[in-house]
Amino acid sequence: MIQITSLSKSFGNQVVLKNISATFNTGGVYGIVGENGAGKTTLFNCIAGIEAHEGQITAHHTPLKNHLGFLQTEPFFFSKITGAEYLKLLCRARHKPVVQPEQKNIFELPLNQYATTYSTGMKKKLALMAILMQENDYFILDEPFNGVDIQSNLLITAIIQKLKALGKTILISSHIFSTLHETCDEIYLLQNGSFTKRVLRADFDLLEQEMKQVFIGNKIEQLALK
Ligand SMILES: Nc1ncnc2c1ncn2[C@@H]1O[C@H](COP(=O)(O)OP(=O)(O)OP(=O)(O)O)[C@@H](O)[C@H]1O
Repeated sequence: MIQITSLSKSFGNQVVLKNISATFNTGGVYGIVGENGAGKTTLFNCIAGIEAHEGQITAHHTPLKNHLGFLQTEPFFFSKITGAEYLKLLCRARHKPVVQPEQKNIFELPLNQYATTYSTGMKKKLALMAILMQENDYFILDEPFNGVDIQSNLLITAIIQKLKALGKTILISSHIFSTLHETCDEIYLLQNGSFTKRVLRADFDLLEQEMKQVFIGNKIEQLALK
């Protein structure tokens, strides 16, 4: 369980998160949606302890950062480290047993190559593998479906469903509604620095309809395509 209480974050004069409170339960999968620049990554960085902030973030397992697997939008890799070395390094950092990465290479990555030479999608899959091998209790997946191929999208969806069954707490941001539909128990809408909507699974279709009305509206007519 992750509990957020009165979380606020500003960059200079720009207030990005305003007094956010939420509870993310054990075994729950939570989608965070919002337009570009709404503050999703900032929220995740605060939870991961990367950004200083006002308010409190507590978790059942402490310190949270030692039990959290954070898949960032653009994972960073040191140069001259192969995929296999990266996976071993991250397992050792958490004092987890280092199994042979090749045995778990479900994304069929070239583990003997330097991670910096990987494509964008391959980097994302390697970073995901690492946080899975760490056996974390909490997962933050910032746009996990972006930039990866269809096969991997199917696999990532199945991985999230398995993590949920194992009782992990998972936060996901995505701009692709269908992927959230398949994986999430609840969706939070982040707007103007606050959660303006919390929608349960039974109402996802309604949310999609509402969002279409608000965001598409009469913009296609306005475009006057010919
Ligand atoms: N380090 C920073 N310094 C200054 N401003 C920042 C910093 N990080 C984020 N911001 C600003 O905070 C706002 C929220 O950014 P954030 O990356 O959290 O949005 P997001 O919802 O993740 O967007 P996207 O969907 O495009 O990934 C933006 O206006 C961004 O410019």
